[in-house]
Amino acid sequence: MDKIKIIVAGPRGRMGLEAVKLVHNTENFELAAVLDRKNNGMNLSEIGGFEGIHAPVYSDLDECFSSVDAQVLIDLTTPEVGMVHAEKALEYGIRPVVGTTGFSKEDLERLDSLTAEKELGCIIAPNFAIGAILMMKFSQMAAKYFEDIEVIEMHHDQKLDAPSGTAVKTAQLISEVREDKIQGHPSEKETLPGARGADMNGMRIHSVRLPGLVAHQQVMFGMEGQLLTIRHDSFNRASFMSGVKLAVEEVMKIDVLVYGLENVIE
Ligand SMILES: NC(=O)c1ccc[n+]([C@@H]2O[C@H](COP(=O)([O-])OP(=O)(O)OC[C@H]3O[C@@H](n4cnc5c(N)ncnc54)[C@H](O)[C@@H]3O)[C@@H](O)[C@H]2O)c1
Ligand SMILES: O=C(O)C1=N[C@H](C(=O)O)CCC1
Repeated sequence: MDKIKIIVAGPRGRMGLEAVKLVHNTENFELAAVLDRKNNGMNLSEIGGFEGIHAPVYSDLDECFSSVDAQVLIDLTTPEVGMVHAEKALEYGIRPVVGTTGFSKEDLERLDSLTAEKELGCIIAPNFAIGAILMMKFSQMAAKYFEDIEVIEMHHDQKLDAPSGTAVKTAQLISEVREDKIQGHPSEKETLPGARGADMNGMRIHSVRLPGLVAHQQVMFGMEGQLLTIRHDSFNRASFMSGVKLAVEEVMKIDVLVYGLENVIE
């Protein structure tokens, strides 16, 4: 079987480093190149931490996509950069697997029409951890029975976007089965702005940022006399890698945009 040739964008980041190792260590994957905003023209193996992992380093998108023979781009950068990378990859016939979070509704619509036009797969996965996907699915199941819901997402303090992509996706999945409902007391007032968190169709989303955390979320469902809590914790970035591998394999089989790995796992 031919190897899947992959470009990783953001290789020196916390997730990018793990993704480079995953691609390097996976039998049917080949690291074709990396996109890094520094180190243009070097070989990855010359950069500290990547000894023995050979791939050309590019800083210019067009130069990278036009000169490298690749089928998949794994993007783990920032929301603004990730969107530019995904669009450009599709234009060059490369299938994006995007773990970068913070994409807007308009970004997703744009990628939806671009994948349709190019007839190429694209996967946007706010969370690659299988446990987190199950947490989202279980939350959607529970929301059929509990209409009062508060999402508490907790991440490391270097995270740029809030709420997390996972929290937004969770609230979207819940909204598919829950009637909009204003929660709490109808006359409640915040004496400190933000105390009740973000409002999505009446559900509340709270973002915690603390050093030491990786990625955690608990969804709390309240009803008279009872509380159901569904929680997932990622303790390291390796927890995301089986999902990245799955997404790369799946993106080769599809010709549409898939938003969320829950649409890929059985
Ligand atoms: N989907 C998931 O399961 C999942 C898991 C963890 C993190 N994330 C998301 O992945 C993204 C990266 O997270 P992280 O913790 O690795 O962040 P990070 O800050 O450690 O890494 C981001 C990297 O992107 C690089 N970068 C920025 N602009 C670039 C450009 N123009 N070209 C190439 N590289 C560029 C930076 O140099 C940095 O190394 C974030 O959006 C985060 O929310 C998603
Ligand atoms: O570290 C991050 O940043 C993460 N972001 C994802 C999100 O925004 O949901 C989830 C995993 C970690």
